[in-house]
Amino acid sequence: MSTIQQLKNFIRHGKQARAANFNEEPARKHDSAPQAPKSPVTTMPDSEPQLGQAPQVQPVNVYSEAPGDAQNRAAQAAHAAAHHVEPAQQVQNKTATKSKRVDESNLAKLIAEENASKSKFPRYPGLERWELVEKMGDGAFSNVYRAKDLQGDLGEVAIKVVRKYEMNNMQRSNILKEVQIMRQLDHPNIIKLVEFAESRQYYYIVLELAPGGELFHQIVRLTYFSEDLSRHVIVQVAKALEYLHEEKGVVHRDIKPENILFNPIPFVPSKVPKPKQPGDEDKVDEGEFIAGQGAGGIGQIKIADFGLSKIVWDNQTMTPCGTVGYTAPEIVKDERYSKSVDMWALGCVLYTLLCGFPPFYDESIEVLTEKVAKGQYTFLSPWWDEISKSAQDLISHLLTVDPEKRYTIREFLAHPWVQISGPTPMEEKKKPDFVLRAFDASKFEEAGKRYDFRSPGAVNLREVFDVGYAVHRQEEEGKRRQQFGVKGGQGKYLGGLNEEDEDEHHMEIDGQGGDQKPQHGTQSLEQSMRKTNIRDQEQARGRDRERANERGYGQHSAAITAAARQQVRDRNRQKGPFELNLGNATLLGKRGKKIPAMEA
Ligand SMILES: Nc1ncnc2c1ncn2[C@@H]1O[C@H](COP(=O)(O)OP(=O)(O)OP(=O)(O)O)[C@@H](O)[C@H]1O
Repeated sequence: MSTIQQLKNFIRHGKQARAANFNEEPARKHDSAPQAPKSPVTTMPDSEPQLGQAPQVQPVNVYSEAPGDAQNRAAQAAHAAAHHVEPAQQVQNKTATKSKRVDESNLAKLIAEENASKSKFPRYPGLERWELVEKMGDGAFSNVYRAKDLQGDLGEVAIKVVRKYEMNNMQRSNILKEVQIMRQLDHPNIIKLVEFAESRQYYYIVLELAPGGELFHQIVRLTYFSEDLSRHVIVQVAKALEYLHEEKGVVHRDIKPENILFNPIPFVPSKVPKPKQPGDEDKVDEGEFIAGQGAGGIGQIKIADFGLSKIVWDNQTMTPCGTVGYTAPEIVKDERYSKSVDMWALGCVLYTLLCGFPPFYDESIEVLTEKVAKGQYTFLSPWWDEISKSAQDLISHLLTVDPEKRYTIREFLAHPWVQISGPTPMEEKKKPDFVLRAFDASKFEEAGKRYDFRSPGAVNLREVFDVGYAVHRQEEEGKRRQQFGVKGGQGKYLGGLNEEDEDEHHMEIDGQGGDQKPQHGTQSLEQSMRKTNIRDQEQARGRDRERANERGYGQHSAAITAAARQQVRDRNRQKGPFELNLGNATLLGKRGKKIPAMEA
């Protein structure tokens, strides 16, 4: 059996096993997002969180009150586990008799599932207004829940619960900056901030809900998108960037498929399914594209996660942020560099949507770093053969190494490929009628099995984006510093919200408040990669600093590589056993036998 086949089998096996674990999860609803009111900030009274409590062992007589109830079964199970007693022996009713036949391993599985699905949400002080319904995602210091408003008419929201107590001062202040930036934003393609509150141990960021979740999963599901669907998605991301760049003076700096969320729409099956391309065996039908609405169940796009974003100019005074009374050419250039990082990311996302694998990939992070830095990518045959030259032309203007030559958001939006609208109303008329199915969660969850967010291949795509973008951001900042002749720190003229982000003097290490000397090379990379273990990175940073000093300013790719490698290691460790790095097995494997990285 070939290595790729072995990997595929492994992934398939792993996916099945993990999908089975999700079968007991409550089905996701796909309601429309609530209207976000003005964003008050609330500080909750100090009270201890009830996190980490052992599940309560219920008295036996509680069980008979609601036989069959999931929580009750969980309680029975917890009781049984605590007392080494088979719960069926304790309960003299039909359910109990039935459960005698359940073998122990099944019971244990049931317990775990029930506990996971019902008792997993801690009661957070200050969040009483909301009923946590489902965990939708997580970050290094946070969990994101879908929640229902129990007291008002806000409907469903997403609540990001950030564990303050795990964060140092710099990380806390970055969260506050994120909220501060989000508070100023109001655009249909950007997740709105509904409310911000905090207790002693947590920040609560209440957000407009994007019920479809991450675009990332849809790439995994659909393998790649048609040009129409890709355009539908990328233009909305671009509209959000246009608003950020042109109206708000904000750069996002973390545009990637996992930060692009969406509202679902009804799936319209293809009347005439497209013939499968080589390597498309697993491709799911994306359905009919409806202009202005979308396809494949993907409707309105919403960008999220402003954790790395920053303000590059003040939209009140229309001046670069933090400067008073002058706007030197290099400041203008700096602003352009910052925005150009988002444009690079836009190119990476568009490339990935159209073909199903990222433009830059290599199993070796050293080589990946170099490919990103040099802009080495190709439109690989046969995967790109059917994709229009116009789309390729647009991508090549985005994946341009020189940020001054790279397309701006305006140039992007004026490109002919973007200007093409979907099928004209005339063409729409010619199509035979098709049945509009109501949105069906199973389309996204494949007959009740939710797509595994942590499949090795999926993680691999995340890593490629993370490493690629971070490397690129670092390169941009290197160029910027070279341009300004700045030797230490960066962006000192950027004030206000960006101060701490850019200020490397007060980096708290390991929660002990140790000060760091200003460093360049890896530091902004590390800051931009938030999911890092600062203590672990210290060693790498020390080595990187030495190397960077030896080689001189601007030649810091080894330092970037070491930090990027460390970041991937940390990330794998944090995400647990499912996040194995198995190379490009899933996403690239899905597109055929050859691996692009080996050909590029
Ligand atoms: N408004 C939302 N609607 C639906 N899902 C959301 C929303 N916000 C976040 N999520 C889910 O939670 C995940 C994590 O959210 P987010 O990226 O904002 O958190 P984070 O702590 O900043 O994560 P990271 O450390 O990866 O940046 C998202 O990728 C998404 O799956």
